[in-house]
Amino acid sequence: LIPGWFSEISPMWPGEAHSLKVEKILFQGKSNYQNIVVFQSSTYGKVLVLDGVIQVTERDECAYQEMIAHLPLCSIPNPKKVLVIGGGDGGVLREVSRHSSVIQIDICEIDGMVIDVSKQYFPDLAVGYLDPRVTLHVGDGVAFLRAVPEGTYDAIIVDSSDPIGPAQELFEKPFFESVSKALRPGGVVCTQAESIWLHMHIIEDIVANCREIFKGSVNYAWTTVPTYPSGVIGFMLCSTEGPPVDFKHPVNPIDENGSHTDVKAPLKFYNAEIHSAAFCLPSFAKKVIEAR
Ligand SMILES: NCCCN[C@H]1CC[C@H](N)CC1
Repeated sequence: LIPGWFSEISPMWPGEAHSLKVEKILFQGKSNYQNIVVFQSSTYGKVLVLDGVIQVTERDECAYQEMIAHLPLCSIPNPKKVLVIGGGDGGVLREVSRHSSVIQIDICEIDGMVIDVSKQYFPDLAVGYLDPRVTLHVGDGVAFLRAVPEGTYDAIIVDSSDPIGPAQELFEKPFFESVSKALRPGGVVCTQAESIWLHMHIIEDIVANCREIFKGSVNYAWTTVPTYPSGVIGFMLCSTEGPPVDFKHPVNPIDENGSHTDVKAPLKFYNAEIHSAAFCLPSFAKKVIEAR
């Protein structure tokens, strides 16, 4: 390993490792769930690392947070009640709060230390917690969803880490079933769905489970995030049986300056064109994901 560099080495992406030059380690700790590191990088701002895996960097977090929030919320006409599973850094909350139709934002994050670290080192993400519509639950998203009354939410966003570690259950069938029950008819879910370059087998299983459980529509979208493995990250966009949802053509567009509310920072990444483009797949992925 090169002194002064962080390399993201993991069995989830064998034989490759993205590296970032480290200026200074700002925090190192171990919660009840994972190792947590924050470092100042030379060119990507501050970086949050959980169990050796990059979660967010200040420079490119906009791509992931904006897409995972606006792909579902811009696809239904009037989202009111939104649940975020994971997302402890607060970035997704910041994006959800741009939607003025939303009246209730629940978040269930398992690791309180991630929340505290984000509030201390990533104020531009943790700003999401300041919205008065937000209710924070620190606990296991699987248990939280089991306790939710049926049909509670218009949208559920699963902003998870990878299936190795605390987030493992968030990629399994029972969890998707509990998500479906917690959504209203025609409600939508958007989950973090790994990389088409690295994880087609995981994606194939997720898509198969989603097709069994979500009787509305099942779609895969993807975007570019330079500091995620292979430089891309995907999302499952599914809807429950009920009013049809056409994910590829946003009915509830949000324009570049996030005109819905007074959120300070304007959108840096998401727009209506990139929303639709996100669902265009390379042939090797289309073959697996759209196989009927
Ligand atoms: N809000 C934090 C983002 C979590 N998503 C990441 C996607 C890529 C993974 N390798 C690590 C988690």
